[in-house]
Amino acid sequence: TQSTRPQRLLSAVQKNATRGDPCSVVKAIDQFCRSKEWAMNVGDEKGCILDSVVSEVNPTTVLELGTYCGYSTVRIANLLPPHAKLITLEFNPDFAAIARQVIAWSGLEEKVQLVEGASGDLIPKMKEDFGVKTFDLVFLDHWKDRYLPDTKLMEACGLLRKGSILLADNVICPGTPDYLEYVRSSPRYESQYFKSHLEYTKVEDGLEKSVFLG
Ligand SMILES: O=C(NCCc1nnc(-c2ccc3[nH]cnc3c2)[nH]1)c1cc(-c2ccc(F)cc2)cc(O)c1O
Ligand SMILES: [Mg+2]
Repeated sequence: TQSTRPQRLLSAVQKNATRGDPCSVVKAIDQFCRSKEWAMNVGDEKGCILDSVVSEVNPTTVLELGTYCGYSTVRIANLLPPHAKLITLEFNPDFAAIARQVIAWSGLEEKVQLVEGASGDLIPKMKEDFGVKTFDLVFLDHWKDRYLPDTKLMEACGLLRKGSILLADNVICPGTPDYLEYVRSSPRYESQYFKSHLEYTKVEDGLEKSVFLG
């Protein structure tokens, strides 16, 4: 049977990256996506912006929406202080299975909890089932039409506190117009656009960083 792109990406990690070395896992995926097959990881260019935001926030509790193969999961987890936790939600079981192996290869499984399921179902369970109070940082990188409803859901569930940071991928390509309009016009958010490019291409894309004001 034919392999899938996530399976080929995992093979490239297992072949080219050193077990327990997160940076080599990130490099191996970027090299695979630049030289062999494009894949929808946040990538190296936007990844540097992600790294700088994570380092600045220095979060204790992070939520990632949309794990895919675990590329941004590894980038974020690699920068977390000891005892910090990253919860990442993935809807697609095939993506989740690959991501678990990529995260394990990087040696960061202690810092990461990958949960399979729909964000709309899981977000309301964060407090009770996952012992979360509020999130210091949320990285939105899942279905683009879920960014806005899930942000409103996080507000409603009391998962955001004054100063919580939302960082959203793909606000230009594929685009999240309703989400952008919301965080840029709402008095409850202070937003900033980081212009970049769609991973591994010259197409414009960017990250939107929004501070929840409470
Ligand atoms: O669709 C994307 N990302 C989403 C995958 C995903 N992976 N997991 C989910 C999920 C969806 C519900 C969920 N509910 C709970 N977890 C969930 C996870 N969605 C995506 C697409 C592109 C892209 C750009 C240009 C093109 F020509 C084609 C494609 C670029 C990107 O950077 C992306 O992130
Ligand atoms: Mg993305």
